[in-house]
Amino acid sequence: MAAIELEGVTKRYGDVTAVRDLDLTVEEGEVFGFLGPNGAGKSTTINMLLDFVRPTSGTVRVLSRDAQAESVAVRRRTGVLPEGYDVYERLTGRQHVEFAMRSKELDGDADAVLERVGIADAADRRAGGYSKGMRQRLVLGMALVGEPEILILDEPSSGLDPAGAKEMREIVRDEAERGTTVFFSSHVLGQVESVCDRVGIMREGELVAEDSIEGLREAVGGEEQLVVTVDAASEADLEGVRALDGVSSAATDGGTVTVSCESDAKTKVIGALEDAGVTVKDFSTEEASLEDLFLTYAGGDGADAESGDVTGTEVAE
Ligand SMILES: Nc1ncnc2c1ncn2[C@@H]1O[C@H](COP(=O)(O)OP(=O)(O)OP(=O)(O)O)[C@@H](O)[C@H]1O
Repeated sequence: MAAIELEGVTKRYGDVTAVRDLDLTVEEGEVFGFLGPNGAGKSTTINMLLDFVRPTSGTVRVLSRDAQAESVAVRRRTGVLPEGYDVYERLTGRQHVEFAMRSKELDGDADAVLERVGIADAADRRAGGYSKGMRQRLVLGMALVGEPEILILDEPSSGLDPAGAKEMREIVRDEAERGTTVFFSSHVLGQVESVCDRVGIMREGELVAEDSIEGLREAVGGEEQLVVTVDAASEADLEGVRALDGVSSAATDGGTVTVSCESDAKTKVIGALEDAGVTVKDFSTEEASLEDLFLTYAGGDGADAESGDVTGTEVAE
């Protein structure tokens, strides 16, 4: 059964289309990595699952319920770790979990929750004195209150050191093994790679790739990455390149054009750029890795600005 279903979902804020005609299904028990650079539409999508934001058009269903009409029932069965959520400095860890239990109108064992996220020893300490990693664990613990069927984590590893990010992934894995569906947003591929069954890559409000990690690897397998140094290339200059047989994607940051293509398409790519009036200064090829694929799909300025993070090397195991 599908845990999350979006059909033809668009969200506009005035002139900005944050999400455009999104179709996405996440099956029960799946760990789904929702990737994309800043501004790609990830948080807007998450907010629509929880009815914090209403779609301009399209339908959103969570656990077979309409996310708008049955939002209370959806939220009861969903645990959320919102992006950038911080703790109450003066409350202890246990008080935080008790607060989460009260707000879900549940009784339960707060210490057991703290045990599950590995901070039981700090239950009586004020959260103001917690490290960043402990705070993130605490917020995750609050999300786990009531044994949610779906766990929605918006950038759960942001600000964590490599060890903390690794522990976060282990907790996600443990939850998945209990049968929980996990929807995990990140702009760092390295963080989702080891935990996700499948990933979706958003770019400028659209889902530009959706596959298992193996599927993405296979998709890259037969292709090469062509990196072309140019005088100047705009998105419009890439139209001819994208139309070529054997080219799966192309991106530009102005001075460099990155193209994923079959090996024998390389000469045609250079030709198409020259036909568009672009001066080619140099080019090199490399076999595309999963990271390259992500960058190519996620493309644009956002990914370039984040490229240090996107490689995810800081969390490599
Ligand atoms: N309340 C709002 N009003 C106007 N524009 C908004 C609003 N919320 C989001 N946007 C715009 O919608 C687009 C998508 O934003 P969103 O926050 O969903 O992206 P994101 O992928 O979650 O990015 P990040 O990784 O930075 O959180 C952006 O252009 C953003 O500026």
